[in-house]
Amino acid sequence: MTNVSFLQATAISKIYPGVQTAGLKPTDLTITPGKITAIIGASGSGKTTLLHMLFGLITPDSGTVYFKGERVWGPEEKLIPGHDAMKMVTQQTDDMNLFAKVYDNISILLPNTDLEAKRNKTEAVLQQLNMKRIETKRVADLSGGERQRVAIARALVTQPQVLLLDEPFNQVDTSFREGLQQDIRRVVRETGLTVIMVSHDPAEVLSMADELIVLKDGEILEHGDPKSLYQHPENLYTARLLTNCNVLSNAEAKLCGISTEKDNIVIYPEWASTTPSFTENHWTVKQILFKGFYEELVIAHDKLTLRVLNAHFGKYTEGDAVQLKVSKYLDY
Ligand SMILES: Nc1ncnc2c1ncn2[C@@H]1O[C@H](COP(=O)(O)OP(=O)(O)OP(=O)(O)O)[C@@H](O)[C@H]1O
Repeated sequence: MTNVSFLQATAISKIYPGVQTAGLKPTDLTITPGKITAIIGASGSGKTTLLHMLFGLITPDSGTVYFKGERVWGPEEKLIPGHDAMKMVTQQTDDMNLFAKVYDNISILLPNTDLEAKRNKTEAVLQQLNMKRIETKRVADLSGGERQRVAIARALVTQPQVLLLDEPFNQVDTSFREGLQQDIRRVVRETGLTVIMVSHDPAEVLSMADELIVLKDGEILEHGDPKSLYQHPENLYTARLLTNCNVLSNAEAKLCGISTEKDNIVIYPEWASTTPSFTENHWTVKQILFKGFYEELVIAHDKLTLRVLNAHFGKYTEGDAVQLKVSKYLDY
């Protein structure tokens, strides 16, 4: 018996009319079922194009998308675009009835043929996403974050096998965002749902995703688990996407006591530390940025500026002289 992949793309590509560069160059991809895969990349790198092709919202110019061995139809071939086993949630809240209750906005998507099943499924999704508290509220009276929760509940109530999220948390404030992310992770663990998400937020993809796909100029540059990609990105581009890192030229690296044959080195703020300095040749603390449970120091030496993590609050004041110690760096 042959092994049929869950969701697979073979050599899919897209060139938009009137555009010189490809929206997506020929790309092969296999999505792991029951996991969260995040697609990251700079603006215009092809994230939405890839997501829409996997869903069947865009027909690839070449190549094919298969869901469980069957071709995913494009919009020209299907009355209602998008694969039936998949649901997509975007930044814009979908076509909910603002003046109906949350409960009714969710249950309306289920058929009336079995009212008990309809009730049970609606209740289940309300529980899963911690929405019992707001089930009787009108959507018009909800906050933006709560509305996004309803949009996700509406997507999940029909029990899709794949949930596609296109930057769904962008308009949602941090506290709501984290709660929603945790709830989606729990649903994935408990139900085996597969999630494919597009995000600009490194903190979000690192904490939510099981797999990361890094897109650059319409091509997959790297694909792996978040920890490995964060610790050992093969490309400078990936390091820059995942963290607000220090990028130094070869000559600047020498100022940090690092010599390399490569053009650039990357030092993450947490790979550098400081101690008070009593020597002539020192760095100077230019700024202390309070980040909540840690501080980031901006230190300077000649014309070079570095951001360095500092876990000891109040250790320095601006203008202090410090020695720099770099425990790890990457070179490219
Ligand atoms: N309908 C369209 N017509 C013409 N060009 C398009 C169209 N949609 C996307 N593109 C182009 O294709 C490329 C990839 O776009 P896409 O929206 O997939 O990127 P993205 O990574 O999702 O970007 P962003 O993060 O800004 O949303 C970009 O150069 C974009 O300008």
